Amino acid sequence: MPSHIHSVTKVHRIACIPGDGIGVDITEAAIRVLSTLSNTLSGFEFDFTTFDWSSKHYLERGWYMPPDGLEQLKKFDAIYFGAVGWPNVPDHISLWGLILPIRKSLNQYVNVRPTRVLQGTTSPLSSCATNPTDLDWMIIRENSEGEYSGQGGTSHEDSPNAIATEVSIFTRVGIERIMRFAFETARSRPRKKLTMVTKSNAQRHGMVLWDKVFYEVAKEYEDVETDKMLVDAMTVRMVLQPKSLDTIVATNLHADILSDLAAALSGSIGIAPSSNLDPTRKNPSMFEPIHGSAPDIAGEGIANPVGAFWSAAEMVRWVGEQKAADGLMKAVENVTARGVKTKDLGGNEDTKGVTNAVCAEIETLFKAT
Ligand SMILES: NC(=O)c1ccc[n+]([C@@H]2O[C@H](COP(=O)([O-])OP(=O)(O)OC[C@H]3O[C@@H](n4cnc5c(N)ncnc54)[C@H](O)[C@@H]3O)[C@@H](O)[C@H]2O)c1
Ligand SMILES: O=C(O)C[C@@H](O)C(=O)O
Ligand SMILES: [K+]
Ligand SMILES: [Mn+2]
Repeated sequence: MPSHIHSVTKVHRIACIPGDGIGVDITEAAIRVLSTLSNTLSGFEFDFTTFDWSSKHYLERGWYMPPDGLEQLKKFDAIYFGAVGWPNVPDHISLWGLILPIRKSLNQYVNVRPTRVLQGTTSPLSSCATNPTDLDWMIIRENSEGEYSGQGGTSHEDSPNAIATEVSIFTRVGIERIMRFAFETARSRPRKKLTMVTKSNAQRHGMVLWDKVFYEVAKEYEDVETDKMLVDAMTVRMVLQPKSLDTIVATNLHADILSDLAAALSGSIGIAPSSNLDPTRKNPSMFEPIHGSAPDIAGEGIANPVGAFWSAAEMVRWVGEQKAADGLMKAVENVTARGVKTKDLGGNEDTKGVTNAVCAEIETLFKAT
């Protein structure tokens, strides 16, 4: 090759926050898989910086993130997150000390949570066990306000007259932008179908505005078929008529709950990914499996890393490496298809075994091309 011609290697700077419990195991597994991907394919590299922000360090230092933590994160192209939360710190302290301020301050107002039944895995739903493609959903979670607004307070705390408020805030701006993202997502998928989840029968203010804005935005997307579900009935429909759903938009709390159900219906919470997106791209977006730190299995080396790999693939896609993202997902699914799975999916491999298999599969896939 003449000396003046050389291929340009794009460097993607990734901030990694493993956090607590199995968050540490699965982040390590994701970094290994991503490194294998960049070593096997040419044209890009990952430059990982790991931040030791965890519950253990919170107990020692009194903070999850240093005062300039968010400013530090803003310098990266993307953030990879494991999980936060440990039994020795109240869960509201850990969530509000780390993950929620990142989602909110970096304007990650969308949380995308896809669910489908991967090859070689089995849904507990009998219909999907026969026809796995019956369950193929894209849950769009509002990620900045609603029930997670953080508004409220406690008075007379330790007295019989204690009162506490937890105020849900719904803004027209907040609703409109999530609805628009949901309609764009629905439009980009073959079925062009969007189901809006609400509770506007009992919750007569915020949820009524939510519904109203949904129907306003719908007018701009006449090619997208729409319907509306009350959240309680939605759980029934997800279980009994999975095929009737495609893209789903729901509030911060409703989508949090529905996405764990969706994950279980697809086989395990251990496979489900999420992307916390700032669609304006002014701030880095953050990628994490939807599960938590799983204290009940932490330290055993048995956490399913598939949700972490799928989240990593979404990150790779977000930074512009489509081919690598598709290849990573193909590798993951080839591995599950061969029955190389952790216990939660009915297999007998551990985290390391699945990770090794995915790394080997990446090499096989791309060395062959
Ligand atoms: N975004 C986050 O960081 C996040 C998400 C959820 C929960 N949490 C926190 O995590 C802690 C534990 O929460 P939880 O127990 O309600 O939920 P969890 O998701 O940690 O665990 C629920 C159950 O699923 C199992 N599980 C989860 N991930 C798995 C995996 N990859 N492989 C195999 N099994 C897996 C666990 O063993 C457990 O039985 C709490 O402190 C909670 O606040 C954090
Ligand atoms: O409620 C949250 O957002 C924390 C966790 O349950 C999650 O799904 O990320
Ligand atoms: K997580
Ligand atoms: Mn959750």
